[in-house]
Amino acid sequence: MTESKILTRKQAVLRAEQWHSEDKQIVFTNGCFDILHLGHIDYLEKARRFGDKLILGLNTDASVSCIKGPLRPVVNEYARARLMAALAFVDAVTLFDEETPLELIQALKPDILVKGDDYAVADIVGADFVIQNGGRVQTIPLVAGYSTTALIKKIQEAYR
Ligand SMILES: Nc1ncnc2c1ncn2[C@@H]1O[C@H](COP(=O)(O)OP(=O)(O)OP(=O)(O)O)[C@@H](O)[C@H]1O
Ligand SMILES: O=P(O)(O)O[C@@H]1O[C@H]([C@H](O)CO)[C@@H](O)[C@H](O)[C@@H]1O
Repeated sequence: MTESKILTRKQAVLRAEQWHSEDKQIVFTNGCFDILHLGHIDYLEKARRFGDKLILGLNTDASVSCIKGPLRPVVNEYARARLMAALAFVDAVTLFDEETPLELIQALKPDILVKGDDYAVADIVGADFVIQNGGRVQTIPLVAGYSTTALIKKIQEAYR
């Protein structure tokens, strides 16, 4: 079952240590992934190719509400985690409740930190830590026309 990819923070840290002991390059990315769309899939599949294993940090519902407003997320954290874990190119999923994934990134010590290029490298949380730790930061071009917000607006208009 792909559900077994969903790890507690302690389990994710231990898994990362195990993969590093096997000389595997760990890619890390994070996000809310509320209403999964093509842009998410495209960027995650590309992110995985930067290394050997992809660990995904997923914002909890409380964290999403904090950064995207009280009406979000539309899809709860359990469903979002299951959807992300079902993706072949995602090797582990771990939820984080903080506003940012900084503590998680410091715990996992990934080799490559990835975000879509809607973020400038300088604005990516954890970038300084990963680079100082000998890793690198990559951004991936967005697939134009896809965002969760746009999807929500389209649905609202369709059912107004
Ligand atoms: N169209 C896209 N193409 C590629 N990557 C994307 C796209 N949209 C978002 N991402 C990336 O997916 C990750 C999760 O972003 P997020 O869940 O905020 O998606 P979103 O569609 O931008 O959501 P929202 O509209 O609620 O802000 C981020 O790293 C972001 O860079
Ligand atoms: O899904 P989003 O909004 O792209 O994900 C956010 O990314 C933030 C990013 O890492 C800032 O550089 C992060 O701080 C926030 O918690 C969301 O994961």
